[in-house]
Amino acid sequence: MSSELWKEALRYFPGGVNSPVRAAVKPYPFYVSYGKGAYIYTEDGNSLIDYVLGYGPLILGHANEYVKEKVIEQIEKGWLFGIPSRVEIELAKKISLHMPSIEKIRFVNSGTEATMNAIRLARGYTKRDKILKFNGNYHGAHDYALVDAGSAASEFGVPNSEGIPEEVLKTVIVCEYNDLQCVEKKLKNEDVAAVIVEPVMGNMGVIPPEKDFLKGLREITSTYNTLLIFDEVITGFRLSMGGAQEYFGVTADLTTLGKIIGGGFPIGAFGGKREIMDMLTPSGKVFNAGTFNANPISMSAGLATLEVMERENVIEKTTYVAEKVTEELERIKYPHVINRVKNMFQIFFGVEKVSNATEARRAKKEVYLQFQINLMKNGVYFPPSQFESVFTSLAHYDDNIISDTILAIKKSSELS
Ligand SMILES: Cc1ncc(COP(=O)(O)O)c(C=O)c1O
Ligand SMILES: N[C@H](C=O)CCC(=O)O
Repeated sequence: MSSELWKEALRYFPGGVNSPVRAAVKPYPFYVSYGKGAYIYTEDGNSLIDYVLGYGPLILGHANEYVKEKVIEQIEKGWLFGIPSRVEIELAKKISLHMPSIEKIRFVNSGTEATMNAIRLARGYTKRDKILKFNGNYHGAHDYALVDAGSAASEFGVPNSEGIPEEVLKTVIVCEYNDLQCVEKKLKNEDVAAVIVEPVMGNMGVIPPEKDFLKGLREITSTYNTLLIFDEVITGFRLSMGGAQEYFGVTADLTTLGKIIGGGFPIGAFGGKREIMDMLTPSGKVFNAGTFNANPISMSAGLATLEVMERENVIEKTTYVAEKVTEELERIKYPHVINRVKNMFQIFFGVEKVSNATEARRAKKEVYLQFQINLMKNGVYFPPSQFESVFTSLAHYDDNIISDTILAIKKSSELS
């Protein structure tokens, strides 16, 4: 039973969990037994249509057969060598085919490592110390990212984490998302190595960039010889095969990836212009290394996922599901706004517009939570936090799953 597992977990893990957002499920986290397709099955014998999908990586749904086959094939051959293997080249080729701005890439093991290393590389390349990020953007759990951070850092009231040296904090400048004037002013007055941005914010709920925000960032950063880093850990291979860069027609100097490119296994990557990437060890003097970098299991799962995506028009199918679900959400009587970009979306109650983190924080979180709990009772799992994104997968592209979701929304919409 989940209740018993939770009691035990509280004894062994801080706050009972190993990543804070998991503790946001009320009254206590349910424990998953297994997942298949669009569904997760709990230790309590319940099934839920899953719109969290491991917080984004599972764009094909749970335990996709083709990915499973490829992972098992790799397991038969061995799972860690500390020696290069063919599959890392195949995945790199596939990524740079779809994302031509990635001329060279380094595989790491999480989105956190990807952004941490991309920032270090930008500093090494420009010989400048400062970086600029946006309020509510989440770039993982390292020191330079945990300033006005979204996701669980906002959910649990620690957008600025304790434990980060003052000297580090002085190097991180924050602007409000969609505020180009702030960026222009800061870049004019300070030597900034890089601007790092989530091209669509997926860690304060979903917040799209305003028209020309990303193009404006490109122009301003070029003017001041500052690197532009697109953190595409969520948007890469989600908004389009070429990520947000293809979708919005803006090219970054460096891109960070994670989630989908590992097909549900641990992964991160950063890549970009050859001239910048060649500053990394061993060809250059900016250090990065990792025992598990480019591990063949994550490489195989990622490659298999991208192959299915190429074959099956996954982005359009997942977008169709998101359209159908948000059409029903629009009918909810309680005042709300829905932000959706392709196959990622979120609903905010009690506000008229959400275009930055400050506006997202004004939404009625308690109403969202009530709705999320109602949905769980009716067989649908939305993120347990207002500050996460709802995702759809290929496995949701099914009339019965869509109509069951719509019915669950209808039954869950009595909100006070
Ligand atoms: C945009 C973005 N960047 C970075 C990260 C960090 O990735 P990871 O959790 O794999 O460290 C996340 C999610 O956690 C993310 O959504
Ligand atoms: N918002 C985070 C990543 O995108 C959620 C994952 C986590 O913090 O466990």
